[in-house]
Parts: sequence; C-alpha cells; structure tokens
Amino acid sequence: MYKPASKQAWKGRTDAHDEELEYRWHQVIKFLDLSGEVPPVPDTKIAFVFLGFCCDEGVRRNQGRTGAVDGPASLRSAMASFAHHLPSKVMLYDAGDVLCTNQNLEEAQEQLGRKVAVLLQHGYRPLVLGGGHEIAFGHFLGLEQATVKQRLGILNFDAHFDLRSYARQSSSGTPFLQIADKLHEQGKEFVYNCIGIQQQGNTRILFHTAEKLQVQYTFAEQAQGHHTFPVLQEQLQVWLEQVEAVYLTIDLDVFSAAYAPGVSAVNVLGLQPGIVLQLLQQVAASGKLLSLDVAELNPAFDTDNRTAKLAAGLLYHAVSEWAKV
Ligand SMILES: N=CN[C@@H](CCC(=O)O)C(=O)O
Ligand SMILES: [Mn+2]
Ligand SMILES: [Mn+2]
Repeated sequence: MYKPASKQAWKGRTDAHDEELEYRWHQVIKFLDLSGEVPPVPDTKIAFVFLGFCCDEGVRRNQGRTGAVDGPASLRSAMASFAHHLPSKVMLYDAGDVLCTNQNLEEAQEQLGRKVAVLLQHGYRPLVLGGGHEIAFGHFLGLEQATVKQRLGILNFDAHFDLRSYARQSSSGTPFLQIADKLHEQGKEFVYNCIGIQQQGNTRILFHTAEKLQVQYTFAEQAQGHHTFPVLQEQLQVWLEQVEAVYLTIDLDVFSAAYAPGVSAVNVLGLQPGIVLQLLQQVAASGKLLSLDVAELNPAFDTDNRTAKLAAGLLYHAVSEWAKV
C-alpha cells in the first residue's frame, strides 16, 4: 500500500553536475521514507513534500475513464526538469506513493490520511499528486487531525461539485459529501468553495445538495476572460478572511480540453490556466494554505504531456509563492 520514493522517478535534463546556478529540480529533490521515523523540519527550513496517490478506483466506481493511477509518475516526470530558483532555505522532498490495491479504496484513503497527518505534524507542506478525486477524502482524513481547533476552508477548482451520495459506495464523485458529513458529526462547519462549475456537468440534485450545504460556487462562465479577475480576487479574499486554514484541491477537468485533454471527464468549455494560476497564487500568498493536491490527471488520454505539464506548472508556481510565507 506504500512505495517509498525512487530517484528513477526524477529523470530530467542536466546542464551541469557541479554548478548550482544550472540546477534543476531533479538535482535538488531529496527523498523521505514514510515507512519509518520522519525527521522534523529544522526551524530555519521550509520543506515541501510530494506524495503520490496512485489510485483510480474511485474513478472506476464513478463510471469514469481509468488511468489516473499513473498520474503521480507523469507529474514527477513533468516537474523533473524545472529550473531551480528556490532560496536555499526551501527544500523539496519526494515521499513516494500510497497505492490502492485490490480495489480497496477506503484503505488507500486511510493510508493517505495517516501519511498526510504525519507530514503536517512534523512541519512539512504536503503537495499530494493524484490520482482520481477520491484523493480529497483521504487527504482530508490527514488534514482533520491538524485542524481540530481551526476553521478549515476547502477550495476546489473543479467542473463538478463531487457531492454525490455515497450511500451505496464512495467514489471520485463523493468526497466532499463524505467530508461534510464527517465535519458535521463533529459539530464542525463545512466551508466549501468551488470555482469552475459547469451546469451541464452537475445534475439538479447536486445543486440542491450544494445549496443545502451552503456551498459557495462560481460557474465557469463567470471565470472566463481577464475582466473577471478583479471580481474573483475580491470574492476569494473575502472567503479567505473567513477561514483559518485552507485545503486547496485542483481537479484538472476544471480546465478547457485544449489545455487539459488528459482527464477522465473532458471539459471543452473549461477555464483557461491564467485565471486559476492567479487565484492559486493568491491562496498561497495568504499564509493560510495548509496542504494542496492535484487530481484526475489521466496520462492515458494526455496529448504531448500537456495536462501533466499544466499541473506541474501550477505546482511550480504554488511552491514559489507559498515559499515566501
Ligand atoms: N470526480 C468526479 N467526476 C464527475 C464526473 C462527471 C462525468 O463523468 O461526466 C462527477 O462525478 O460528477
Ligand atoms: Mn471534476
Ligand atoms: Mn472532482
């Protein structure tokens, strides 16, 4: 259920072996084995850690196109050759992959939750690589332990609410209802903001559930074009002020198929990357970001690794901005 990181996963262009100014991410990444003791981050350091969630069992159960199980490998490969511009106090780690075996989604989610909780306890900043959007429930299981006394806000860039009923079974379409129910059982609030919603991609019952749970949402049409930036930034600022910690999750099907063909549910009328990038940077700069993930990368349907490179680019900018706070 867990595979430690391997240097083999980080192969990239090498310009120089001994000149730091020419280094790329594959030359600076360190490895963290989560099967044993995890060393705490020294006070002087900021440590980002990639953790893969090799799972598309939720997508399969949700009648989607499987393949997201290979998302983490494709993301590492897309990040490996990034030029290294981070200050020396910032460290990058790879902590390997949580695997879903024998279609045991629930066990994989619990395992992911345990790993995320350990990383947060020791001062790491998790960047979780999906995997189908069932990653969100596992990720939350780790986050809830770190936010017992905090008001957690969940920000989801997604064409879909993922608030389906899980009465029969959980899937990639159910994580946020699972989270809502879990928070409510503990007498806590479910503060959920979705940006990029497509009306034609969500049935009426999902809109009813969203209303009932007081979900804040923005339709994709309201986030198209540069003139929408100021309004969206203002709305996000107001939302950020209401929460104490943020879990940010990016479902790559929020983007137009021109940018993100490699997903299960392709979305022709989706967002352009620039708008998501700006909002992502705003969240990273807020000082409230606790953890983030990217979900639904399906390399089997990708073109020229376009979707992987988009997701990797978003991670690059998230790290750069988050490293400043
Ligand atoms: N992760 C969620 N996926 C969408 C899939 C929609 C579709 O396949 O069209 C959902 O359940 O709503
Ligand atoms: Mn989606
Ligand atoms: Mn989703």
